[in-house]
Amino acid sequence: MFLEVQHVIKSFGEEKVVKDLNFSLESKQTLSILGKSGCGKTTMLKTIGGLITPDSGKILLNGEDITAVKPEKRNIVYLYQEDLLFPHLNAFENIAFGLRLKKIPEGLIKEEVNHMLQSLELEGQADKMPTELSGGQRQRVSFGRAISTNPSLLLLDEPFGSLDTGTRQRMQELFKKLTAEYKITSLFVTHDLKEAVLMGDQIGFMHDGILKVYEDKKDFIQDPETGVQNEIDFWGGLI
Ligand SMILES: Nc1ncnc2c1ncn2[C@@H]1O[C@H](COP(=O)(O)OP(=O)(O)OP(=O)(O)O)[C@@H](O)[C@H]1O
Repeated sequence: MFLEVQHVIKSFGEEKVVKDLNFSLESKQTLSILGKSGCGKTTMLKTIGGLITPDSGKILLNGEDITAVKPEKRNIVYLYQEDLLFPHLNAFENIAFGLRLKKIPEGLIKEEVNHMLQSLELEGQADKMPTELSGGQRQRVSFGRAISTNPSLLLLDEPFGSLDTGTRQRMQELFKKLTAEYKITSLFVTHDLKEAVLMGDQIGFMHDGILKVYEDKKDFIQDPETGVQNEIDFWGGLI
């Protein structure tokens, strides 16, 4: 398995927020994670990304124990809804940033970033500063910046939450296309049931600090604990 999370526990004071987190994920797969507000999803992502230290447990990435590895050394990118672009850099330079840090030759950077801009349907926007881009365009630049450096694991925390329905759908399609093209392994936290089913190769449901990962989507839908069937029945009843 590419990612293995073993018995991870995290409390804040008296509050046990992540309780015995146990799951694994194969390379190039996306695990969607649903769950009510406050159930511990962000804490889980930040623990895997190294931004929060677990009280106990182990995280292995590609066979290596990364539990004590600093976040900047994990090659994991955490992307969230209001992710900020560098305000003083245009779209091109925001995407190029990570590649420049890696000291990649200029010609190759140009090639990579232009290809990325094209994949993200951002041709013609390269020279715009973040304030000159729409919310959806900014989100696409963030996404480009996140994957251009070829991270081992992408952690997405409700990434499309602030976008209107149409833009959100386009982003979902782009995400599917790009994760396949760039061979991305990701955890995708969302509040949107349809988005979770659409984006995930597997689905997890978090409840009160416990994550349950379903073998296939049908098992997830049929589990009365998730309340998904009720939601489907409700919407079905309206159509
Ligand atoms: N740094 C912190 N210090 C203390 N408590 C925290 C901290 N971070 C999170 N918590 C608490 O942990 C619980 C889980 O928070 P978390 O952000 O992981 O939930 P979530 O499932 O991502 O919620 P949402 O869907 O609303 O983003 C909450 O009760 C929150 O108040």
